[in-house]
Amino acid sequence: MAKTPSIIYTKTDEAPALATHSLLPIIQAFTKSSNINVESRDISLAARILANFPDFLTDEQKVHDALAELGDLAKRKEANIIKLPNISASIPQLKDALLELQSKGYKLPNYPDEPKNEAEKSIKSRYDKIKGSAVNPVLREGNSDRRAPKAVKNFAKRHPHSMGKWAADSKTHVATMSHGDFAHNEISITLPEATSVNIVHTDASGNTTVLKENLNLLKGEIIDATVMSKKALIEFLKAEVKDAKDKNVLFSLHLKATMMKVSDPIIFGHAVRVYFQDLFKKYDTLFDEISFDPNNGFANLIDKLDQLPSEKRKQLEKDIEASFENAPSVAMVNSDKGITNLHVPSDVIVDASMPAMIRTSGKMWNAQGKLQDTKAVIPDSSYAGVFSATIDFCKKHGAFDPTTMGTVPNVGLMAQKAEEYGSHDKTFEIASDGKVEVMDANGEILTKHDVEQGDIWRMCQVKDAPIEDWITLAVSRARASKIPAVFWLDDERAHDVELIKKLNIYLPKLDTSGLEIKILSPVEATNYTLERVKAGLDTISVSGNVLRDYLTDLFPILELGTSAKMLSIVPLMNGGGLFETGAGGSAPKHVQQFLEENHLRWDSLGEFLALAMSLEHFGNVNDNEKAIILSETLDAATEKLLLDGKSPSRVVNEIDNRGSHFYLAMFWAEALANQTKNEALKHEFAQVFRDLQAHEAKISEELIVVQGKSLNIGGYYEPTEDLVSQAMRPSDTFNKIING
Ligand SMILES: NC(=O)C1=CN([C@@H]2O[C@H](COP(=O)(O)OP(=O)(O)OC[C@H]3O[C@@H](n4cnc5c(N)ncnc54)[C@H](OP(=O)(O)O)[C@@H]3O)[C@@H](O)[C@H]2O)C=CC1
Ligand SMILES: O=C(O)CCC(=O)C(=O)O
Ligand SMILES: [Mg+2]
Repeated sequence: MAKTPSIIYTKTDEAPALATHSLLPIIQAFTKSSNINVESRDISLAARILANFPDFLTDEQKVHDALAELGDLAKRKEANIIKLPNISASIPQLKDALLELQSKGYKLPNYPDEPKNEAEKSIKSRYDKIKGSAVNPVLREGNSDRRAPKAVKNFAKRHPHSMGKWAADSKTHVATMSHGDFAHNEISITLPEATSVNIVHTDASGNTTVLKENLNLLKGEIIDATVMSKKALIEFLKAEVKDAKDKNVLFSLHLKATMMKVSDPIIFGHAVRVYFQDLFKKYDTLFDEISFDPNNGFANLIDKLDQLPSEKRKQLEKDIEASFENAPSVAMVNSDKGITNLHVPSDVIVDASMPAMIRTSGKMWNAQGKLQDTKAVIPDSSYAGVFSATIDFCKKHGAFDPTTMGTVPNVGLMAQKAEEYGSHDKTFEIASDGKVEVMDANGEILTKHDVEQGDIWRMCQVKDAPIEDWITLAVSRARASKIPAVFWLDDERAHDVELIKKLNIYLPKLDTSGLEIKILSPVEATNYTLERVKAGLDTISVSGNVLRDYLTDLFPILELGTSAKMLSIVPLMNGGGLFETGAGGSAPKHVQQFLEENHLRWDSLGEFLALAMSLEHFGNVNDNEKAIILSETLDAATEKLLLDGKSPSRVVNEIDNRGSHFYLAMFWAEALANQTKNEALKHEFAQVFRDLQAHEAKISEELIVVQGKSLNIGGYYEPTEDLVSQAMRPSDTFNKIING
């Protein structure tokens, strides 16, 4: 257990985990003399798998369940956690990780796709808890405050990233459902009293199945129930595939199969079936025999080709080619390797994929490695209009200009598994025609939906206390930043109507004098905000959980080029602090480049910003003056790093992640040496600064010469600690100063 007082720095996956091997030793060295205990906890995908299967491991192999520990800590006031992005694993990623761990001697069971007995069912359900977005919802015991710090925004205005031009006649557009989807079938209620509910399916002959039992709900909690019709979805997908072909645009699909880990892989599977409809017609039985599961993507079929006798395989490969010919061109994830948008459900994730496309003139990559206009398919229409309106805006006004555009901070309703992002344990693929009802303890029916076999039914919750906290946070951000705040709520959507009622209760209790606060539907809010953005004006978006996710990639990617540069604070409802680093993901592409040419282009700016906030919080809570000074000087160092152009370059043989950490350390030491509030820190770091400065050229050289060669770190999901550490700390000169 953590000794208090501590800051917990999470060890995660992929690029951020690599960066941690270089940055954490620096952080620990800088905080050591200030009575700050910076400890790490391993919540990587590999560690989470191992922690959940102790019964399959030897005593030496067992690992502590750090996520459970941190989940518990997040509910206590002493929490001070720095959370780096982690893998939210799709099934293919989970299986890959398993394979790697098994090859390293961990006797873990395979993932049972179709469990045949109780034991396999239990194993599957244990893996399913690790799958998808399984970390963030556990730690997020607070709402979300994400924004671009002033220094970062000003820097972006002076040094704009590239921005693709937009043509008025671009054929790019969003396609979304007009009926039968989650948005159109939503029923929402606020509970007048605490209760416990069952979710019950009744088939056409009156047989009932309890899908979920004894779900306890609090007074004032909002619940939504809704359903996506399989028939309507397939009909929609067929029409859009055809339309993409007719219009000669790429077919691209944008989902959130990680967070929405039950519903979205199913929707993804339907898209794979429809896109490759010729193949499915011809090979239906064979696909069953080889257990090809389209919900895991088209790559699942490619992986299984080896199992086939060579004649059959050849024929199938030919038919696959023909199938691509007949279908519209599909957007590519990697055109060199032939990986399409439909290969793996977690390769294209809507929050980042749509903004990246909008930044690139509304185009995606085609099979020839060229940019092409695209049909962006976002089946559920709840939030698709936001992207659609943004695209229309770009067609009309051209691309945004990062040198002049305003900024859009976000206050997001997120705490305690709010809304859709907490729905996966209440999401079901319906077994047979009938109805699904939510029934309370008295047998009263709260919601009822007629359903058909294959429909996706789901229920969401959001508790009253997080809603009040969110409204309060929005008002305090509006006041602190003197920026108008817009609640992105639609008075024609069932769930939002209930939220607006709450807003009408809680907002009048707060001091809003002099503040500009509006309620607009997501599409109106988009248009309103974009007009202001274009005019250089700032606007806070106050949104639910899904839009929090979407908007905190959309605006940062347009404004700053990446969401890695965002400050992402989660003030925990019980007084602690969770400091997320950036608003983006774990950038698997960066690891690939690192392994090929020993250059890590991951930018740790998000980590620097989060650490400064964490130190400030630590200082205030523990009455530790040095922590506050460390925080202030770190911010100064970060700003200098930006201005001096010491951020990682994207190309080999130039400064990378490690070099940027060196400069951060040097500028941090310099700022500490120059401050006058604390003599001891001044004295200590004056020496460190002198040492670093004296060896600047040598250290930079040592960090560059290693680049350009491929390297092996002993694994992807569980690389060898020593190998990564050596790779990420290749400068003896720098290490000696830091270790000293
Ligand atoms: N908070 C969390 O834990 C989150 C986790 N994820 C997980 O991350 C993985 C990848 O998700 P994906 O949607 O591709 O999003 P990413 O944000 O990882 O990647 C999108 C692109 O953003 C750029 N980028 C992101 N972070 C940085 C950084 N620190 N420095 C420089 N560039 C950066 C890179 O662009 P370029 O290479 O063009 O420079 C990158 O290829 C998935 O497993 C997903 O589940 C995703 C979002 C949040
Ligand atoms: O937890 C995840 O899977 C992704 C989180 C995310 O995208 C975000 O919070 O912005
Ligand atoms: Mg996101």
